[in-house]
Amino acid sequence: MLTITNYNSDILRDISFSLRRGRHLTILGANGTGKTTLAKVLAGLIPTESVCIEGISPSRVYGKKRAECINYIPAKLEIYDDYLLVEDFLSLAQFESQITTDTTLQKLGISHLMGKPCKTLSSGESQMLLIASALMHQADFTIFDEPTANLDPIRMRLLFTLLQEDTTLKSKIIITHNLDLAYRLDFDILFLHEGKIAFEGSAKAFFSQPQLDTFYGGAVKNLGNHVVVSL
Ligand SMILES: Nc1ncnc2c1ncn2[C@@H]1O[C@H](COP(=O)(O)OP(=O)(O)OP(=O)(O)O)[C@@H](O)[C@H]1O
Repeated sequence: MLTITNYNSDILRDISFSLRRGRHLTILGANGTGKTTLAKVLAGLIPTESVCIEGISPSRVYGKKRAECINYIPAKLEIYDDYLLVEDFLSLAQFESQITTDTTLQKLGISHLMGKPCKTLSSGESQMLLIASALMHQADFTIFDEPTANLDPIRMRLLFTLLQEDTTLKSKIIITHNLDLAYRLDFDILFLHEGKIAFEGSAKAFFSQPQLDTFYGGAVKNLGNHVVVSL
């Protein structure tokens, strides 16, 4: 179980919720409303006593212990080493899982990236590499921050299937602006507004047209099978 209780800061206000191991969550909200900040708080990158994961406070433990309980996958890959190869990066992520680099790269259709320095990857390739690292790491809770931001439609569909069907990652938390992805994943929704939780509940309830109108002022339409931005 992951819980955050009465967390307050300059950016986030009165944040409390819990997520059972094995359950998944999508975090939505406007630009600058605090989603990434919340992810960093949950992952222990911003220290607090308000977060507890399976009895452990992530900001109080380091190395293996923290890595076992939570993994934050940022929106962008930041590598400062010119020579670090794709397979080297993944071997750092492998941690204790039995999954091999080859299998993971194959699963994501990016075996051709093997042997390339991470610094030379395109934005979409970097994003796929980050996703591969999460699959190899296998923390109890994995937070994906904007995992589809740079993906082409084919890779976006691949990632959707993976997020929906993958059972190797115990609990997934997805931060996204892609409302159709959130709708189709059907995970519970946490909607942040100005640093506060404005909605917590099922995707079905969140994506009802009246609720969408409340949060997006007519900019988002539920077409039944899909949710689209009305341009
Ligand atoms: N290190 C920091 N110091 C000061 N302010 C910060 C810092 N990091 C983020 N902020 C501010 O906190 C607010 C929330 O930022 P955050 O990145 O969490 O938003 P977000 O919901 O993830 O936004 P987006 O959807 O645009 O990625 C923003 O106003 C941002 O400018």
